[in-house]
Amino acid sequence: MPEAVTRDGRTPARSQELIASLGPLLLTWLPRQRWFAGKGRPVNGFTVVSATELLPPGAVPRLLHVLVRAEQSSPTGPTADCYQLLVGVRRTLPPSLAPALIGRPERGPLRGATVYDALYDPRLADVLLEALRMRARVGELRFERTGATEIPSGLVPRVLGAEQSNSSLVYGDTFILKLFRRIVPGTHPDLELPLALATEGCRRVPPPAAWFCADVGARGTAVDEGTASARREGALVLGVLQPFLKSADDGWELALDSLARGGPFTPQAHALGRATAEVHGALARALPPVSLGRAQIEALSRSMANRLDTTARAVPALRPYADGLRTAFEALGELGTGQLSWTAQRVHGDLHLGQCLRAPDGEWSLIDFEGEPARPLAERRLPQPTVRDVAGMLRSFDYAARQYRPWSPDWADDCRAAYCTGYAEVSGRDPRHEPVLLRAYETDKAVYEVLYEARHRPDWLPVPLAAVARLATPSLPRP
Ligand SMILES: Nc1ncnc2c1ncn2[C@@H]1O[C@H](COP(=O)(O)OP(=O)(O)O)[C@@H](O)[C@H]1O
Ligand SMILES: O=P(O)(O)O[C@H]1O[C@H](CO)[C@@H](O[C@H]2O[C@H](CO)[C@@H](O)[C@H](O)[C@H]2O)[C@H](O)[C@H]1O
Repeated sequence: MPEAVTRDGRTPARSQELIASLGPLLLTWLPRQRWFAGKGRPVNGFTVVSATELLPPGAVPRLLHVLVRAEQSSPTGPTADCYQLLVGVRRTLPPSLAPALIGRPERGPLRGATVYDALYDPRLADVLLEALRMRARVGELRFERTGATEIPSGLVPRVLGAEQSNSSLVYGDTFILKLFRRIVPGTHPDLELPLALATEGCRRVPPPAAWFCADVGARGTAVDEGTASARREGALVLGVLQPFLKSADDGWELALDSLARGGPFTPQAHALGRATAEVHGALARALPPVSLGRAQIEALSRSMANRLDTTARAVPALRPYADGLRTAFEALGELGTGQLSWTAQRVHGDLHLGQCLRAPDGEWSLIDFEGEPARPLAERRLPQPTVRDVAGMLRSFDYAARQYRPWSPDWADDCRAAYCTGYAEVSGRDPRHEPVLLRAYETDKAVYEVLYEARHRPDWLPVPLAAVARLATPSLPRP
């Protein structure tokens, strides 16, 4: 098989040739992936941002690390999102790897080979763990680890079966490696915040043990604005390894279980409120809060209203509610003309029950500090009122309650109250005492969810739409 790229990653011209092999296959494979962010719009073409051979020449199978830019059209103009792929290359695939098949290139340097998603190949998944352990440098890829956690070799890898925005590998039920799929330049909050919390001694968030990055700008092959700003801001963060909480249950499953059994969830919701407040406290100590003035609150209200307008254009089912929903953002803007300042700090940014893991001793941990994946990274890293995370959790109780018939709003109401009480006990601030801010954030979250579900899980669209219908008419019982 001819080499597509050299191991030191110094042959960008040849890496572009990869597209002759991979491009036609990715056109159909990529849009089918759960983590593909550009759903519903055709892919016009691909460009390689970076390609690195992770194993020495002659290794079988081969392992290619590829950052590929998918060019698409949108109503507002062309877009180009960068995705991380780990591509295994063999002559034929064993049956156990059949589900990982990407395809058989008919042209270019990989013609005649079989290419597949390497995460499913334990031999290749092991290469990543070894690279992290050894702090390897391969071409533009830089693998780092803290000295704080020992990482043994030979841990058996498996792909996590969860519905995810990214992909995760679990090693020996000891570590979990989250591989970001859509790659954005800049400091990545899912590494930044857990590292800051670990330094602060916060035990509610699994501390990063290792991570890896691409220094894509280093060899001067900036191919787009993304790569150019990576050069300004540093590396592209590609993956983070952290301890795997193997005995923990995720909050979403626990909530559904409580609903199915008719059992209470308020003690858990109360503990979750306390845990959220503890994490907020630690974040505020690690990354000092700022004051938001009147102009910033008005800008926040405008950005929420803009997101509503964009979403209503994309999802017709939202349009009948748009005027009613806008009143929540107008009330926030008017609030800006009264009070002089609000406190804002770094927050989780996409908090919901699925991001909360409960250990057998009842203690909650929070994971996934990436923020809402669809938002620009700079926006996700802005300090915000903590009510934003609270609103995310309140929406999540509503989501859970709506999984069962008959709909049990009381279950969600009780959880909301218990969660807010727990939060207030630790933080000294009851989110219910900021109803305008809370309503604006809940409304904003429901609008986000409408777009998220329309793009990723159309069958779920009625869940946020039901909330939207009530949030648009505040005189109705709360969503
Ligand atoms: N440290 C961990 N321990 C145990 N399970 C985890 C851990 N981190 C993530 N998970 C599991 O992996 C799933 C996906 O992780 P998450 O960080 O939310 O990825 P994504 O952003 O791709 O959705 C979680 O819902 C959880 O079930
Ligand atoms: O966990 P992710 O970072 O991938 O977050 C995205 O996917 C979530 C769904 O998996 C989505 O959350 C929505 O659905 C949940 C139930 O599946 C519910 O608990 C949440 O409240 C609701 O927002 C999340 O919005 C999205 O960013």
